[in-house]
Amino acid sequence: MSEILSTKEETRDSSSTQSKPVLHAHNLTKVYKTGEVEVKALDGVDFQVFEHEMVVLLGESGSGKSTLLNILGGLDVATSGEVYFKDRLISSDSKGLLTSFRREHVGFVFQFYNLIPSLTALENVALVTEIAKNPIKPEEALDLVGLLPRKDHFPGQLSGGEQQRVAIARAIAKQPEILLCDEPTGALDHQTGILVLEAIEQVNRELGTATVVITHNTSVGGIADRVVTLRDGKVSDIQSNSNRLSPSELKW
Ligand SMILES: Nc1ncnc2c1ncn2[C@@H]1O[C@H](COP(=O)(O)OP(=O)(O)OP(=O)(O)O)[C@@H](O)[C@H]1O
Repeated sequence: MSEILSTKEETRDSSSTQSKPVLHAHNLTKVYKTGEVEVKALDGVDFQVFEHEMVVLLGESGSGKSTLLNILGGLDVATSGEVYFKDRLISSDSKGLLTSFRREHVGFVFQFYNLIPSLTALENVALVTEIAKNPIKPEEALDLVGLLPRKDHFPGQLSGGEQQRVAIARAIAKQPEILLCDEPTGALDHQTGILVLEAIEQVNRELGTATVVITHNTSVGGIADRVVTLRDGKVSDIQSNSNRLSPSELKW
């Protein structure tokens, strides 16, 4: 571990008891209406993410994973049901309040990295830290994902996996309480995907950020504290792992 990080180690013990939910969704439904057609994307979902926890969200295409993640992160609103951030009900918040919630408390990582091509890796991360209330240094964020040596490189000079690691650094630099990752390895080959999962795992361990990772790949469930499976808009299964595997131990 780097010297930069070791100073904060004591306050970020990922072995702390996982007792309090950071996010809690109760009886969520989401119905999309397009003309005459209604799609029930979520159908009575209860879902919790606890402090420091790593949750992997599995399910077939169309089972409602992205819909759930977007509602949890305040990018979308449910048709009915409640979402709490800690003790605060956020599901009835105005658009403006949801925007503040996202800005202050949620880091997002998507399948595609959406970095600004004309800015270096460091500048892409600094864009966030300049406006955040309690950020870590952009250098520290890049160090966490193993990319400090590439800080002056532009996205076009980085591989897909490296760009995704910059996107992870950007997402966590403001020290969000929750990191939501929608298919973060979806565009990457196996070996690169492992490196990206290692970066996410490192963030979860070092910063203690409660993390949800959507994937199609059931093997990835091995890195989680809990694996939640959705089917037809409902939670069909929840498994707890007594031991988390490191991403390099995953086989698929
Ligand atoms: N904006 C929308 N308008 C209409 N239907 C939608 C919309 N977004 C999602 N849906 C539908 O809601 C259901 C759940 O979609 P969602 O994207 O949450 O699934 P998913 O599990 O994330 O799928 P994938 O793994 O393919 O990304 C699907 O039937 C989808 O077609």
